[in-house]
Formats: sequence, C-alpha cells, structure tokens
Amino acid sequence: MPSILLSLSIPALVVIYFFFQRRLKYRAPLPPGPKGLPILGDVISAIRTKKVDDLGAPQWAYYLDLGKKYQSDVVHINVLGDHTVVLNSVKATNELLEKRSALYSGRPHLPMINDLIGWDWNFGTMPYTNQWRLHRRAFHQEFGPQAVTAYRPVILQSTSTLLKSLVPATSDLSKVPNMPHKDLEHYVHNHAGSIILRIVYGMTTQGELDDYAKMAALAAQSMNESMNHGAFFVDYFPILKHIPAWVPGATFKKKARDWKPTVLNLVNRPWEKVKNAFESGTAVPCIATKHLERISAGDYGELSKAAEQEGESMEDVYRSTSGVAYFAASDTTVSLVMTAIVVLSRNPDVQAKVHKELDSVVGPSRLPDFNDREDLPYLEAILKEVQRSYPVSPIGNTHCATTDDIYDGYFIPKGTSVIGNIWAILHDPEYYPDPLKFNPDRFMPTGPGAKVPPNPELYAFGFGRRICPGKHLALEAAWLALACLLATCDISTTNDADLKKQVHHISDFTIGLTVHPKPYNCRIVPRSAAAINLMKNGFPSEDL
Ligand code: HEM
Repeated sequence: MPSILLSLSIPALVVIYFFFQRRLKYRAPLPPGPKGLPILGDVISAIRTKKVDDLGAPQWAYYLDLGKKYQSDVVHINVLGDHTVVLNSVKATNELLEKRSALYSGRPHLPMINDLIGWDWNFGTMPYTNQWRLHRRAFHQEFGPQAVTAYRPVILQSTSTLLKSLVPATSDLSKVPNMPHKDLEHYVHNHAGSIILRIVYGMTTQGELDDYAKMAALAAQSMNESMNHGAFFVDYFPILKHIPAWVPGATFKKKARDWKPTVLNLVNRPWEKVKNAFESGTAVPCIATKHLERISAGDYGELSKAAEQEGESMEDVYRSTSGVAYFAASDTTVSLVMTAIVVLSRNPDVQAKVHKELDSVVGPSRLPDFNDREDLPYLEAILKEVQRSYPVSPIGNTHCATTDDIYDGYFIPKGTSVIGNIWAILHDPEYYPDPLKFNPDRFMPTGPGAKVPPNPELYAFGFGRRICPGKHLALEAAWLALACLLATCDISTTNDADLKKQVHHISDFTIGLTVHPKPYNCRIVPRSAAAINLMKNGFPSEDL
C-alpha cells in the first residue's frame, strides 16, 4: 500500500510543479471552469460523466451545462492536475482545431487503450507523429473522395441485400408485422459490414460476415469505454499500468486482459486470411490484395520512404490501416442509418414530402442510384438534419495540444486534452434556429441567394487534420440505403403515442463515443406491389 501511495504522489507532485511553472511563465488565466476539490480537481464529475450507463449524463450535455454556467464557449476542467478544455462553439473549434490544427492534432496519452488493450496499431489513437502521417496517407489513398467512387458497385450490391431482407413474408400490405429492433439492427449491421469487409478483404460469405461483425462489436466495446482520456485512472497515472491484474481494485487490468486478444485478432486475423488466399491464388480482388501485390512487387510508391524512416514494414502499415477501416466502418454508419429510421418513423410529414420528391425524380419502376443524388435535395436535407439533430459521435475524439498556446486571453497548456463538443455546435441556435426541432426544411434554400445553415457534415466528422477520413464512404453508403428504403417503403411507429414525441436526445440514445438509438420497434411496409418487386430484385446486375 505505501508503495502505491508513493507511486501516486510522485507523478502528482511532478504535475503540480510543471503546472505552476507554466502558469507563472504566461500569467494568463486558464479558461473558466469548475474549481473542484484541492489537488483532485473536478474528479467527481469526471467519474460520473465517464460512466457508460444510465446514471451518467452524456458528456456533451455536461460540457454544454458547464459552458452555460461559466458563460463561456471555452471551459476548463482540471482532474488531478490534468487539463481538459472543451470547445462549445463553431468559433472556438474553427480557430483552434482548424486554423491552428498544427498545434491541436495530437491525441492525449492513452495508456489504457494503447499500452494495455493493444490498440496502438490504430492511427486513430496515435499521437501526432510521422507514424500517424504515414498511416493516414496510406488510408487516404483508398478512402479519399475519388477513391470511394470505385466501391459503388459493392454499395449497390449490399443495398440490394438490405432491401431483400426487408421484404415482408406476406404480400398483403395491411398485414405486415412489426419489425423487431433486433432484426432491423442485424440487417443494418450486415449492410455496413458487408460493404467494408468486401472492399477491404474481399469477404463475401454470410458466415464470415457474421463472425467478423461480432469481433468488431466486441472490440468497439473496449474502444467506447476507454477512448476518452481519463476514462480509467491509469490515463492520469500511467505508472499504474505496471500493477498486476490480481491486485484488488485493478479491474482495469482485467478488462484490458479480456479485450486484448479480440483487438489483436481484429487486425491480424482477416489480414492473414487474405494473405493465405493471395498466396494460393484464390483471393477475391480487394484493397488488401492490391497492397499484397505491391508488397510482392516491391512497389510501395511514395510511402515506402516514409515507412523506411519509421522503421516500419509496408505490410504492417497496410495490415493496420486495413484493420482500422474494418473496425471504424462497422459501427458508425449503422448508427446513422438506425437513427434516421427511428426519426423518420415519427415524422410522417417528412416522409410524405420525400416520397413525393423520389416519385417525381425516380418514378416507380426503378431504384434510386448515385446519379440521382443531385436531383434529390429534400432527401439530402433529411440526411443533413439527422446528422445535425442526433450526431453519431457527439463529442468526437479528443485532440491534444502539442504546445502551450493562448486563445482569447486564456492559457492552454501543452498536453491539454481538447474536446470539440460536436453536439453543442450542431445545436447552436445562432446557426440552427429552434435547434431541438427535427426540421429538414432548414436546409432547403427558400429562393435564389437565400442563406442556408452550415452543412452539419463540417462538424459531425470531427476537425482539422484529424477529421474522419472515412466520411466519404460513410455518406455514400448511408445515402443510398436511405434513398432506397424511402423510395420503396413507409416507415412508421408501432405506437401512435410516439408520433407526438420527438426522439429524445438523451433518453432515447445509448451513451458512448459512438451513440446508438435505444431499442425500438417500427413498421417497415413496402409502398406498393411494384415496390416489393424492386426490393426483391435489387439493382440490375449490370450496375454491379
Ligand atoms: C456516420 C459515420 C461516421 C461518423 C459520424 C464518423 C465520425 C468521426 C469522428 C467525429 C472522428 C474524430 C475526428 C477528430 O478527431 O476530430 C472520426 C475519426 C475517424 N474515423 Fe470516422 N466517422 C464515421 C465513419 C467512418 C468510417 C466509415 C470510417 C472508415 C472507413 C471511419 C474512419 C475513421 C478514422 C480512421 C478516424 C481516425 C482519424 C485520425 O485520428 O486521424 N469513420 N470519425
């Protein structure tokens, strides 16, 4: 016990020393925020908000309240001498995370996630280093806006499968049963999983898709619980990572030990599988086989020099970036599509309007496809409004200041965790009047030169150099799924009383890094016999 106390007090004293050194150097105040307890700081709130259960308010709501309480869009929280700064406005995120992105593109030190659970191969959790740049560039080559257009045939195919799975067993449209949440979630997961696993690893069989979807879901749990710096005390006191798992109270070590094999399997298993198939000449062409071809030809392009400098093999870079894509795409797009469905089920007027648009642009004899996108502005407005009202990732991933800085007269010390509160920004009444109202019309121009609010996609995918690099794929996949679902089906609630209620921003959602609507049942009824045929047939094979 005395040795634990000693190991806790030494880092605390070092933190306090450097804290006062820097404050003296700049003489600028930290941004306003809760004072908390002496030395400990705001530790109680930190524990409360980081609990992933119904007792804790979501972090975005807690941070928004702090902003109101301290009348500042920039709020400082001190936990055990560790600084967090929350940015609750467009102005602050634009200035710090976008314009000064060279200083704010780090990630906080994450001993739990990187050292103990073993996520260190994932560039999403890497600090702002040359290794991160190398991985991000390798990823971008395959998922940039131009590159993703090559995956449209796969998206069309997975969307056909989604539609087929929604065809009811009866052709009597008045007798279509309710859609249980579990079934719908399974179909939507299968849609996202089949797109990414086909694109990255060439996987097509249902058994494989199910196995790998399960693995990604388990891994997502570890990420959801640990990605926020400070979710575990070891993040504040990295020395604790050396405590053996059997020590009473070291539950974080047990959790890490349980999660680690899944996280390592996630990056290694699919890669080894494709590699074996590639070597035996049976692999389905995909991103991984493209990389393996480059590796066997010794032709790595412009990235090889950077990899050499990092002392990393290109195979490790590609194995990791493939794993990141598979993991990051498995859960996020699902949340967006599932949220859109529950919201639309409670907004029949919005559906009536988009049905009209789809009927006039696409007609009843075919499914909408990517060529129709520009001609469907109301559908686009719905997608924007879903992302604005119920962002998939309400506080995004925490950035880290890599140097001391001053903003608006406030001191932001090097090493500060910096959180862009995406939810707060997307509900700022200055940009989005009546922000709690679900209203796609806010994005419809009312006449030539009329102003529309900023596109929520500017914020919903994070900020600056760390902005989500999978955004283009996510939006293509979600757009087509919604376009086809709305062209062919009516979505309604199973309980008329729900029609009077908007989907609630807190009580209807899970808490975590990526949030999901809580289980709900709805009805998904084909709009006509012709729609059933479209759903059964999917896209014509020449489109695939
Ligand atoms: C609706 C779907 C999605 C949403 C809302 C979303 C949102 C986000 C957000 C908020 C971040 C943090 C950005 C920051 O640090 O400022 C992020 C990071 C990231 N996302 Fe996404 N994402 C989505 C889908 C995807 C998909 C489909 C992929 C992969 C194909 C992906 C790959 C990544 C990666 C690799 C990072 C880490 C980037 C880095 O640290 O450099 N995301 N995403």
